[in-house]
Amino acid sequence: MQVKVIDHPLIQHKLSLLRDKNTGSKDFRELLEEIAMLMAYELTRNLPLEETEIETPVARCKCKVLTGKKLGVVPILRAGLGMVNGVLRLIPAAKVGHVGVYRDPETLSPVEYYCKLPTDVSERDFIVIDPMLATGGSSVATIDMLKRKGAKNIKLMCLVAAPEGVHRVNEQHPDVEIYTASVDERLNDHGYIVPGLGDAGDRIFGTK
Ligand SMILES: O=P(O)(O)OC[C@H]1O[C@H](OP(=O)(O)OP(=O)(O)O)[C@H](O)[C@@H]1O
Ligand SMILES: O=c1cc[nH]c(=O)[nH]1
Ligand SMILES: [Mg+2]
Repeated sequence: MQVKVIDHPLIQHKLSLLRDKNTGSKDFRELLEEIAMLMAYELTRNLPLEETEIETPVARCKCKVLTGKKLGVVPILRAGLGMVNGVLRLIPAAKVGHVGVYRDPETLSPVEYYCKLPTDVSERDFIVIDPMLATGGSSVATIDMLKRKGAKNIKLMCLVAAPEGVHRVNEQHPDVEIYTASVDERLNDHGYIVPGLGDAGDRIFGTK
């Protein structure tokens, strides 16, 4: 199983609060955004740097700055929207694409309904974001879409993953690195992650 678990204490603490069924939508949204920002810190660890010369008030010195690699963030609607602002706080110049995919509650298969990406897809590295990686169907469908449009370098960031979803993404897209705050036990008979945190979209937006 190829997956990077980001087990920073701040993330683990906030994730526990998110899991709690008594946490309401307002707190849920705030915590999710905070975790997304902390996870983005880890995901961007290997961004390329170049040297430049800067004059401080004291002396000239060689310093490092980002090379300006083009990045794209792609939330999977709806629940992925809850992580966008946290990621953008760290990489504000990233372009945002939107992919609409929902999971058919009976078949658990992904149903695609929207796709709007930056025009220069083939020149960007992408981070696909969704709090939940359950069967993996929605993530695989989104990565398929991005690759069809020319994306070559994609990372997947999800808050909670099921082993089933990790295996599926590994199998269908072995080049895509998965980052998560937790690999949970399993899926239940309805395709929900156990223990998970319930339906992420409903908890973010207060729907049922
Ligand atoms: O790995 P999978 O088995 O595909 O399940 C995960 C998907 O299910 C949820 O979306 P949902 O279908 O509930 O749509 P929503 O975000 O609009 O509520 C979640 O946000 C993921 O996108
Ligand atoms: O546990 C799950 C599985 C799929 N989608 C969710 O929102 N939660
Ligand atoms: Mg949902």
